[in-house]
Amino acid sequence: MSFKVQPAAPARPNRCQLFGPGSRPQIFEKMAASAADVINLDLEDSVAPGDKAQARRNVVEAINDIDWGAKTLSVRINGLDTPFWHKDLIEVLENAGERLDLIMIPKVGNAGDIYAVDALVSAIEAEKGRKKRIGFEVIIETAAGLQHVEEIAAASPRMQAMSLGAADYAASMGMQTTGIGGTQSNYYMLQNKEDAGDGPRARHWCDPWHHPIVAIVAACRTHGLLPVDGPFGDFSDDEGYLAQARRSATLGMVGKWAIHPKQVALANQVFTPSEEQVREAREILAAMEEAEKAGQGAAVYKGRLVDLASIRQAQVIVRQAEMIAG
Ligand SMILES: CC(C)(COP(=O)(O)OP(=O)(O)OC[C@H]1O[C@@H](n2cnc3c(N)ncnc32)[C@H](O)[C@@H]1OP(=O)(O)O)[C@@H](O)C(=O)NCCC(=O)NCCSC(=O)C[C@H](O)C(=O)O
Ligand SMILES: [Mg+2]
Repeated sequence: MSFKVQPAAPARPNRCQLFGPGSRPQIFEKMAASAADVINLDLEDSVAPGDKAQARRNVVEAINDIDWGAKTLSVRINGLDTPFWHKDLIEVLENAGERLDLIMIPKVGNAGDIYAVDALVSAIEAEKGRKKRIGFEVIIETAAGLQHVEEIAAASPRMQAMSLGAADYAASMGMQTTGIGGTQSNYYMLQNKEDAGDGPRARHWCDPWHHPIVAIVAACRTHGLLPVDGPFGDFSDDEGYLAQARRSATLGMVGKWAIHPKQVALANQVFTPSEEQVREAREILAAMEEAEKAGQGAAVYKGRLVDLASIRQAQVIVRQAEMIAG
């Protein structure tokens, strides 16, 4: 372990973030009644330019009037390259009450973007005498965002979470795809001619999201933030969603977005440790406790080596389960 101890991420469940356009107030109550841990009221890309002003009013009303229970409540503002973002912040923070938890900043490119939003938010908070300090979550969805992911993670004490925005990321990187997340048909390795012999050559699909996911997880873990997988656009494909969510959970992400209510249960299923996982983690901790009593730093559990690193791995699962159980 380095001299700098890895800080803990915010201790709140973040298995699923359910999005809804700020211009569609008819669904807000349904979002509040959902099983999502985080609600994202959107002022950005799901809202047409002509609807931005009304969407802000809808969002303020929803924050003030709807019972959001124990959910984390977040508003996604427009990007800093638009003429909308400053009014999003001013109108929402001047008029919405203390129930709001987070502002989501899209398309961040560097730490300076966070600094600019922080400065405006701090000024409004001070002027309005807001008591609860607003937290930030950001979307890494541009080439610049990925290049500067670590400085972004470290940019402000307000930072709580980072998501991968697969659609804008693909556009910014010039990727040949129009799908939002998931397997990409043309991104495969082809079996060697010699190995295939006379038969058809097998295709092995690779994961085009692997690199940004790992970069986001590393930046988040270094600076005590929650790493989150973003949208999976084809909401008719539950299996595809589950496969993408399982890959990101395996790589250390804590949750995934839902762009349709049917995706909420899928995210919760993947990002809630199963009873079997928790039982095994507790058994590993018990096995290691016995080993330590016997003066040993390692033990055998179900025929495999477990050691001090296994304790830390098992603790991740047990803590996650305990935090979700409340
Ligand atoms: C995708 C949708 C437009 C689909 O809406 P709709 O056609 O109404 O779907 P259904 O008819 O299947 O709806 C069934 C019932 O569920 C309710 N509903 C729909 N959407 C939601 C929701 N988000 N939350 C809660 N409830 C919802 C309907 O009202 C129906 O209810 P009922 O009639 O009582 O049965 C729509 O789901 C939608 O707008 N989704 C969110 C889109 C969004 O926010 N997109 C932005 C995030 S993704 C992104 O920005 C990309 C990212 O930045 C990147 O770069 O990767
Ligand atoms: Mg986007």
